Amino acid sequence: MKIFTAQQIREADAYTIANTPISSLDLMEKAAIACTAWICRHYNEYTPVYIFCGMGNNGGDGLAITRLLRNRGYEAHAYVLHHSSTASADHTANRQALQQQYPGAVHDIAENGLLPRPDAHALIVDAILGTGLSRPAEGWTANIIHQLNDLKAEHDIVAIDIPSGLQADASSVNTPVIKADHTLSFEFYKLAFLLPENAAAVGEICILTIDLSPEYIAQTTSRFNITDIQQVRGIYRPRKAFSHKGTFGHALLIAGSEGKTGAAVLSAKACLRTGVGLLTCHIPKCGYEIIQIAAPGAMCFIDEQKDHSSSFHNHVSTPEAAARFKTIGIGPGLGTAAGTCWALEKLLDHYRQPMVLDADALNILSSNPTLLNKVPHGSILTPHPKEFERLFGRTANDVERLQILSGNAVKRQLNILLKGRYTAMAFTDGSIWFNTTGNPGMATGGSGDVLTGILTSLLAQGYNSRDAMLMGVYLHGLSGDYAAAELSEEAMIAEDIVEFLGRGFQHLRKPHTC
Ligand SMILES: NC(=O)C1=CN([C@@H]2O[C@H](COP(=O)(O)OP(=O)(O)OC[C@H]3O[C@@H](n4cnc5c(N)ncnc54)[C@H](O)[C@@H]3O)[C@@H](O)[C@H]2O)[C@@H](O)CC1
Ligand SMILES: Nc1ncnc2c1ncn2[C@@H]1O[C@H](COP(=O)(O)OP(=O)(O)O)[C@@H](O)[C@H]1O
Ligand SMILES: [K+]
Repeated sequence: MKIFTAQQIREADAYTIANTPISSLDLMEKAAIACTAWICRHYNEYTPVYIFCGMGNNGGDGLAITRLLRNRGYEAHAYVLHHSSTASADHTANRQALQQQYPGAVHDIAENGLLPRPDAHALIVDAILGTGLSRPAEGWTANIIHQLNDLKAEHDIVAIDIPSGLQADASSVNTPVIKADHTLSFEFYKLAFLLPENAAAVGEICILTIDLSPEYIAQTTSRFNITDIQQVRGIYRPRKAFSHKGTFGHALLIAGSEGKTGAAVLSAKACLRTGVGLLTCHIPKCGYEIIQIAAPGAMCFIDEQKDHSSSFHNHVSTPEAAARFKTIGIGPGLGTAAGTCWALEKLLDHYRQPMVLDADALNILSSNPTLLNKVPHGSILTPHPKEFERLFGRTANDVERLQILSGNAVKRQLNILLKGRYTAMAFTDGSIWFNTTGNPGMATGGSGDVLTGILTSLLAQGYNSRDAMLMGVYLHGLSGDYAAAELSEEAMIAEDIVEFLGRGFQHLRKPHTC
């Protein structure tokens, strides 16, 4: 799914109006019908509804919603805030329609006027500013936003299209923004919805369809996108009947140190459950028995050190030796002992295939930045926000962080995923894809180690780095969602993500026909 900028959304609206039989006013009516239906599903007709409308088309949506709610028996009132001297044409048309049908439902609030005090249990609808926001809200408009946010403890706030004051494509840090419980948006996610810094403003997101031109959507390119099930099903390759373990690659997993053998176990189990043909783990002496018992399907190299690894580079010291492994996953629980840092440098001197670097492998790269230049092109880096900051520095806001993310992916020809609620995956062509599967139950130690195992397994099976990332991150979140559905977000642990990988794969398989 594409993420369009505010400008592209305006173009999509205009294209739809110009190239299909639908008028601008009809499009607004469709949007209002969809919002009204959502409100009616979530709040009964005894809920008083206060709809705050701006002077543009977002306010027009609000006026149309007021009329449609009244048609359904709701006590809905539109409060028109005169923050600008002129109203848009569709705003005016909807105001007239509402006034004609329900004369007492429209209330004007002149600039600097006072807001009504909503009845107890009233729902507040924010239709003040939409994607036409031209600058951060200030003065009276900012004041209204603050006043409505002060009512949040007692009232639900539903934002239409985008919380007022929130910029769709830029950072809104330290600017006045409505803090909605729900955002009902049209056709597309906006970039702002996916940024952690806007979590308190956006609340739960619901994307409503208003049938914008599929032609415009297909022919317009976007830098930001969201992965979806159809795309992942297209990437997924079912196993062929005559395949054997050699078909699915041999992966080398370098992980674990004293006290962190569990990270290696989780990663190894995930790698096996994702379908790798053969897996060999390199592990310090202290972890040997643990991993052999926990993951009997994996082979093992034992390091000469007891508590950390420092000789794993020997497995790839000649081209013939390196060729045994289709890929390498390195980092979970690895530690940053001097010998480990040294061995990672040696490994990067010899291994030239795309590989997966996570956790302590990334921390080692952060403290030796020149090593980053040695990482094979096309490799996958999987930092969480703290590891990202160590690698690429602090940023002022989430939009700047995305720029740094994609800038480094292009400059270094690496695929970098920044973990989070909506993991952002930056590819070497500068595009960024967001993943929407997953849940807060995955905020538990070891979830990232599982992801490293999944990605390593997919690379070993011959998926290219881009496909491995898109499919692997989706599958990781999906398996986490199955685990949460079965066990609850609280009770699920990282191992459960591994256990539910099977359910994730079943969901990816297209229906079987004979
Ligand atoms: N046909 C269409 O174009 C459709 C538009 N829709 C709605 O239209 C909205 C966009 O409408 P508009 O382009 O009219 O824009 P908005 O309604 O977002 O706002 C424009 C108005 O706000 C003023 N304004 C902008 N920034 C301000 C600020 N910081 N402080 C105070 N006033 C400010 C402008 O001067 C103008 O009067 C969407 O968000 C969506 O809600 C929907 O009805 C779907 C169809
Ligand atoms: N609230 C959330 N919603 C969706 N996914 C989440 C959430 N919290 C964590 N995750 C996912 O769980 C994983 C956590 O990784 P990481 O922080 O590296 O864990 P660890 O280092 O403990 O293995 C990431 O893939 C992240 O996207
Ligand atoms: K709004």
